[in-house]
Amino acid sequence: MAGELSPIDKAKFVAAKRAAEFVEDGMRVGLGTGSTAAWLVRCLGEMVREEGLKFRGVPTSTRTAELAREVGIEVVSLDEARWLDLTIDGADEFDAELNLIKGGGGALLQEKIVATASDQLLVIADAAKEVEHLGAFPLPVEVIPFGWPTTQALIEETLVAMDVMGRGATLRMTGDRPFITDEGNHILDLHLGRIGNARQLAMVLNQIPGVVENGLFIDICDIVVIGYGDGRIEMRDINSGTVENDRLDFVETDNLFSDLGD
Ligand SMILES: O=C[C@H](O)[C@H](O)[C@H](O)COP(=O)(O)O
Repeated sequence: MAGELSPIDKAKFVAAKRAAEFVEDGMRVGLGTGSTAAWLVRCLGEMVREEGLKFRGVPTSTRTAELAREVGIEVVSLDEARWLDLTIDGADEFDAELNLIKGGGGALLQEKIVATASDQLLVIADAAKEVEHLGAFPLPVEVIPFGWPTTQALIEETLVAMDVMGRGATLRMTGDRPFITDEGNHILDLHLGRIGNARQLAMVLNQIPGVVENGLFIDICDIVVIGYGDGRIEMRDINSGTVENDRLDFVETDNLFSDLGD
C-alpha cells in the first residue's frame, strides 16, 4: 500500500494524482509511457471507476494501452482522436525552460507525435528529474534497423562537429538482442554529459538519414508537476510563469497499489 512505497514512488504518485485532476469529462487525453505515467493511468482508471469520469485516452505505447484498458479507460487511437486536449507524460530530464529528454522507456516517437498533437503537454516527474543542463541522461535516438551502424557513425561524426561528443552512442539492448520499439525500430543512446544547444542538436539529429526521431522535446511542454517523497507537489506553468505549491496526503488505495511497475 502507499505506506510501503519508496520515496521515489511516492513522489511519482503524488505528481500523477495531481495531474489527473486536469482531466475533465469529454476530453481526449494523451497517455504517456513509463513508471510515472503508469501511476497516472492508474489514478485515471480509479476516477473512471469511482467518480464516473468520462474521457478518451490515446496511449503512447502498447504497454500503456494494455494498462489503460485494464483499469477501465476508454482507449482510442490517435487516428480516431486526431487532436487532443491534453497529454500527460513522464520525462527523464527537464530543465528550467521545461525542455525535456524523453525515451528512457523507448516510447519517444509515439510520445512526441501525441504531445505535438495536443493543446497542452503536462509533464509529471519526481524532483530528481530536474537538471540545470540536459544531457546527463543518455539521449535516446530512434533509428531504423537498416544500416543502423552507418547511422550511428554519422551521428557520432555530427556530435564531434558540434563539440558534444561525450562518450558516443550505444545501441540499446534487451538481453543479447537489440531493443525493438513499438514501431519496429532500434534506439541509439547518446552519452553526451551536457548538451549546450539542445534546440540545434534536436534539429540536426533529425536531418541524418536513418534517424526517425530524437528524445529532445523542445518548446513542447507547458506545465510540469513535480512530486516529492513527502507528498509535496510543485506545479510550474511555463506560459503564465506561475508556480503553485500543494501537498497530497497518502491514502490507502488497494486498487492503485496492488500492481506496481509499468
Ligand atoms: O520512453 C519512455 C518515456 O519517455 C518515459 O516517459 C520516460 O522515460 C520517463 O519514464 P519514468 O517515468 O519511468 O522515469
